[in-house]
Amino acid sequence: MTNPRILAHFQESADLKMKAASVLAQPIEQAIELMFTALSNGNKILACGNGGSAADSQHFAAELVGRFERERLPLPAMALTTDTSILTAVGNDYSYQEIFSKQVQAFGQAGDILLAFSTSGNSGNILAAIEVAHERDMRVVALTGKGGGKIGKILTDADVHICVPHDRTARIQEVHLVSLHCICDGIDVALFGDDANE
Ligand SMILES: O=C(CO)[C@@H](O)[C@H](O)[C@H](O)[C@H](O)COP(=O)(O)O
Ligand SMILES: [Zn+2]
Repeated sequence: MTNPRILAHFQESADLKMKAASVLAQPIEQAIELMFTALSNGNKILACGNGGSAADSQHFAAELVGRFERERLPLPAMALTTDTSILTAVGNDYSYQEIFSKQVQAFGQAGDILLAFSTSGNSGNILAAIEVAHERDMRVVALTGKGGGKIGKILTDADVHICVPHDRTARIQEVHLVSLHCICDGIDVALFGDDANE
């Protein structure tokens, strides 16, 4: 007999993914177009998030600098969640709220993309990073949930908002991950076409 709690996790995750597929297909396509255009123009992607979303930021950067499923040259993506000296110095000397926005200020250029993760849509350091990205004429692709929170209110029409229709952090993250893989696949299709071989 399958453990009912384990079964419930898989069932809820599967059900949400199929519901989210129809709701999120369009913003995911918009994110692919935005990122492919930016990369084609020589711009880069900066990614940030907290906790599990920090891992997602690093996961995405690794698949662009390395590869997703097809061989290609490295693409410029960077997670702002990895340099412990920057994170601890800025967190200690200024505030945890500024650990990503200071890096966006330092590294972000006009035309770059900020990939911002927050399942609640309310994490202060993500909101601060988005505000600095806008000041630097960057575009934002935000992955949220729980209705989008405060992030949903500060995004512009030039940004993309992938908001998972659920209130449970773990389930939202699981849909963020499949959305990231859709984006990686979409960028490779834009580069090589639909039937490129490895
Ligand atoms: O991965 C999980 C929960 O599944 C946690 O580590 C989660 O990422 C953390 O609680 C984050 O601090 C939540 O922040 P946010 O997604 O609301 O911006
Ligand atoms: Zn998690």
